[in-house]
Amino acid sequence: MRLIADKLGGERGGEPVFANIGFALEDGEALIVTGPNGSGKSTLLRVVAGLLPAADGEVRLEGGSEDWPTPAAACHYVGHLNAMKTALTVNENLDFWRRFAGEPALGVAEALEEVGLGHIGHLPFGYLSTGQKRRAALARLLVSHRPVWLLDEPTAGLDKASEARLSEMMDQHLAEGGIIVAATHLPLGIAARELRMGDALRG
Ligand SMILES: Nc1ncnc2c1ncn2[C@@H]1O[C@H](COP(=O)(O)OP(=O)(O)OP(=O)(O)O)[C@@H](O)[C@H]1O
Repeated sequence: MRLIADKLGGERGGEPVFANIGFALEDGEALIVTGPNGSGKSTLLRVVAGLLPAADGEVRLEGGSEDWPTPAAACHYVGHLNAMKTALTVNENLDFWRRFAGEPALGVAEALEEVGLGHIGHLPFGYLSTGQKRRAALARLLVSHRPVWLLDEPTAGLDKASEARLSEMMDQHLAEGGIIVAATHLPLGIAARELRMGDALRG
C-alpha cells in the first residue's frame, strides 16, 4: 500500500495555508510533520483524512484494494479534540467507536490496558484528567483496525510513561505494515521521515 500526497495545497477560510506538498509512504513507514504554529500541520492532516477538501493536487492510496478504496476509508484520524462523549463512560465511548468504525481489533478492556487505563473504563469520559482523556482517545486506534493512522499532536498532555507506551503502539503498527502521519512539536520516539512545513503563507 502507498499513501501519496501529490502537489497538495490546503486552505482555511479561503486563504492558502500551504502549497505543493508531496510525500509517498509505503507500508511500515512514518512521516512526522513539523513546523511553527499556524504553518498548516493540522490542516494537512485534515486534508489527508478527507475532512477538508484539497485546494490543489490530491491525496491517494495505491494498493488499498476494495477494503480501503480511499485514504479516508483507510485511516484513523485522532485530532486535537478527542471525539468522545463526556457523559458516556470510557467503555461506552470505545464500544461505540469499535462498532461504528467496524474492522474490530482489540476488545475495549484490552485496548484500555494497552494505554494504561485498565481501571477506569467505568468512569464518564468527562471525569478523566487531560492526559487520561488523550490516552482513552488513543485507545480508539486499537479497538478497530485501520492501516493508516493520522495523529495530530498525539503526545499532548501525556506523561513520560504514556509517551513511551504510545511509541510502542506506533512501532507495533509500523511493524505490522501500517502507515503513520503525525503532526508534532516533540520527538515521538519512532523511526520516521520529517516533513517540515514552512512559515504560514499568510502573516
Ligand atoms: N476554521 C478555520 N478558518 C479559518 N482559518 C483557520 C481555520 N482553522 C485554522 N485556520 C488557520 O489556518 C492556519 C493553519 O492552521 P493549522 O491549525 O493547520 O496550523 P498548525 O501548523 O497545525 O498549528 P499549531 O502548531 O498551532 O497546531 C492558521 O493560520 C489558522 O489560523
